[in-house]
Amino acid sequence: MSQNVLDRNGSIVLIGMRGVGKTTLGTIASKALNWPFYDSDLIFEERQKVSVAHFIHTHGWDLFRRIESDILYDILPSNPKGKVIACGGGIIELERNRTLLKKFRDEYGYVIHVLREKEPVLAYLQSSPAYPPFLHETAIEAWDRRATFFRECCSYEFVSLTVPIPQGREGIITPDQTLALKPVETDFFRLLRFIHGVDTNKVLGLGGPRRSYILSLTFDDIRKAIPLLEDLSLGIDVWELRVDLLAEWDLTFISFQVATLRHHSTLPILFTLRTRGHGGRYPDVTPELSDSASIERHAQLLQHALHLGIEYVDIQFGAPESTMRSLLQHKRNSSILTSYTDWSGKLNWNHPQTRVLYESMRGWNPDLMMIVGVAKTFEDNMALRQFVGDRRIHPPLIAVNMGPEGKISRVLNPTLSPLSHPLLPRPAAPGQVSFYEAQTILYLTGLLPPKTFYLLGTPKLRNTSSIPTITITTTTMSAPTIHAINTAFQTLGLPYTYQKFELEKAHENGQLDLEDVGRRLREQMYGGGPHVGEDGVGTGGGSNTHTFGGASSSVPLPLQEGITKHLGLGHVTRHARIIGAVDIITVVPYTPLPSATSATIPTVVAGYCTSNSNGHGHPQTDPASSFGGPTNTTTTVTTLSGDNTAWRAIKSCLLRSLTPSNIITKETTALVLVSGRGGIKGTMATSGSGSIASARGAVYALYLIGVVRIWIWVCNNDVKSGEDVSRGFEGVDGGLLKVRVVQDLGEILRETKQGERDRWALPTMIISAIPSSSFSDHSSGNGLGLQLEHFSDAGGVAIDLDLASPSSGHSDLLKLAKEKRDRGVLWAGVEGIEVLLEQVYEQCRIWTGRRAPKNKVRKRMMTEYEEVWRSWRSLREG
Ligand SMILES: Nc1ncnc2c1ncn2[C@@H]1O[C@H](COP(=O)(O)OP(=O)(O)O)[C@@H](O)[C@H]1O
Ligand SMILES: O=C(O)C1=C[C@@H](OP(=O)(O)O)[C@@H](O)[C@H](O)C1
Repeated sequence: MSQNVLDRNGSIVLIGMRGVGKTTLGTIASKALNWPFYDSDLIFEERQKVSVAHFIHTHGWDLFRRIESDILYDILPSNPKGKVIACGGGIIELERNRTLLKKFRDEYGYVIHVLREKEPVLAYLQSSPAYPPFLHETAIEAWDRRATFFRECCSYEFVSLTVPIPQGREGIITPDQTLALKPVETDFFRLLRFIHGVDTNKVLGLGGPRRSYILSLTFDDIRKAIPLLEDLSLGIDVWELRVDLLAEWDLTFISFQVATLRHHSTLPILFTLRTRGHGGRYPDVTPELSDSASIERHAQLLQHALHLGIEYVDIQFGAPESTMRSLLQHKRNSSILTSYTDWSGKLNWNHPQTRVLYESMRGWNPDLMMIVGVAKTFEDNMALRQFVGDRRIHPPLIAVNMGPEGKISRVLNPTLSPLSHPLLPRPAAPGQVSFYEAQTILYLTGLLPPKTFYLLGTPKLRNTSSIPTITITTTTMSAPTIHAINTAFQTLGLPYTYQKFELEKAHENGQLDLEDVGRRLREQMYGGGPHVGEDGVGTGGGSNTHTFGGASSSVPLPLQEGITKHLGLGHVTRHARIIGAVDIITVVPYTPLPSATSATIPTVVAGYCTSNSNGHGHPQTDPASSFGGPTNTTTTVTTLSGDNTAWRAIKSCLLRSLTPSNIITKETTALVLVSGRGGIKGTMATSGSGSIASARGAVYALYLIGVVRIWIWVCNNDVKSGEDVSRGFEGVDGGLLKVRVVQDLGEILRETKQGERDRWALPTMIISAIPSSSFSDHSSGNGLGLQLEHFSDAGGVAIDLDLASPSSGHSDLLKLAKEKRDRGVLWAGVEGIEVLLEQVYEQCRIWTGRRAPKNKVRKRMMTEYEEVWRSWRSLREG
């Protein structure tokens, strides 16, 4: 690796053993990036007009290698950009090829070594007739011998963990086989996004007011941690992988450990190789005492972290300078943390020497720093806080004390505080506390103020219809969401509560009386008006300032109905402004943003760069999320910020369900079904503006994942509502985004059948914001006219935003998707409850600044919904 900043367009070259999955990954990457794919074996076969195996059988290995090398020299130098290139497994056998690969790597950067578990690959090779036998050695021998060559030539390493792929007929790839590869795609895209800098999966705002935490995985084998990961991840931001504690320090073993952890968790990783002198298990490495082989080995292990695209790499201060320099020089998108752990107890936070130590560590220009001392008295913690002062910001400084007396320093340290967890085999350092304990101490010492959040609901709606609709969700749906969010708060150890916000008045149609809501909200926030200015900015100090945390509404509140003014929103996020609806309100510090009035849609690239679902990153410009977490600073100026969670939930569900075969391109189309203002005759679907806002959320989510051709269809030919859905979206991105309102669903079939040049294809994504009951209640036999013919033969995703019971069989959309799947076309169906769950996770993230404890939240939500669905059933049955 020679350059620290790479051109994102540099071609991706895949190398690795036979059968590990280079062609598979290459095909996936080429589709996602929309780059041509070259496979050296295929080029060979095209040129020689015979299979590789047959050629080797007749002409021998030497001639094959010579021609293969010529192909490499043909394609590599002439395609430095915008291509995905897979090389034959034996390409690294010739030195001249290795030289070329290394040169390419040094100039353009992306040579990825692909690995997979030995056993399944060897079994595959044995069963496949396509491979010629190795010369003078077994496949295992070749495997081991070549590993060094691959590593010598690569800049990155990717482990494609084996997933079970259902058997299919020779030469035919079935939908289920494609779906099986989804986890492989997810893992590979994570690496690609990282190395391209599209999403480096970093914790944002380190050194700022939001508290962040790190958990050391002290296992000797990460596989043991897998069943515990959900519980262990509670409240934390980064996994520390203690490589020194692993059973082996073999590079391949480490690669698989990292891949396994990533396969099960999206959290970023800190790669730490603690030496004995610093409290770890790895032999000490010092420039004076270690031999050159040990120094090199140590450097190689750290370099390996960079090859794996690890987010944070720890290097101990005092490591050989050459190792420090090389790591910092080649870090690219990895962040380097320099650390100093003093086990001797000599470090004195008051002593000038500690300042000298700090300055010399900082002199290396690391991205993060960590200094760990030992507390003998409580005062040592005071000294530590005083030492940290303003030093905590540039670069962010982690400073803690070990030992029982040092516990409090871990609670008070705001940046990536190292925690423990009762489920760990052992704490990584003495005196570590758990996340739950840390929150409790913060609460008891007044540093984590209790908060109350409200669910905006109308007074009891007398619903006599037997059909559940979106409108009545406001009341009937509140209980499960309230329980689910409270479960999240309790699990996270946060002193927060979420409760119903009963209003005195509602409009006749059951809609919220916004003026009333706004008045009551401000009462909660500031103890009644005097502190609130016209602009919605309050100066704090009101009697309830410390308890009001925010509010949410299960029906999106359209911005155009005076909501900003009535609710006193001092800020509305860019997403909510574009969609034109708010469904969550948060108290945020007031920071006027220059972009506060100009809503612009960010540009996106289709495919791989769109999935940031880790849930711990917070856009800096988005106060609702960046300040959502508990802080220890009392803010004097606060305001209410409105945001929208529905689109994020839809986006997550879409990305989760898309398979490698329906990668999004500029040709991808989607269909959004809306009930509109008029509702649907014969049903209770008078969801009005709420349905339009949901549909706008869907359009926005589609657009952000790269879909630029979107059809809108509104019930009853309600063109006006259709225009409300599409308004402002057409022509975005230099005219790239096209939203077309169709009058009847037949139009889509006619359009896609016509042989015009730029015709739209059938949708691979269909999202319905229509109460599902209305599909079948509609007078025409086939509900709204949606047919199997509307579903693309390329497969896709259908999402029904309605919350009918999955077992009630109400949703025609999902029934059709299933029927299509039964016919061998891979259509995934997503129930409304799944979208709602994602929305609840998002709500939790915005209000707490933490990822929701998903398993517990889901369990609670489902239990509550079973109750709701049961009551609906009994209502229907009479
Ligand atoms: N992660 C994986 N899990 C399971 N099977 C895989 C995985 N990656 C690839 N395969 C399968 O292994 C076989 C070889 O993959 P291929 O991409 O042709 O390897 P290569 O190009 O490296 O020789 C194919 O049948 C492919 O479906
Ligand atoms: O290992 C090898 O020497 C070979 C690997 C094959 O490529 P894949 O790794 O793409 O299967 C192909 O070039 C040929 O059969 C020789």
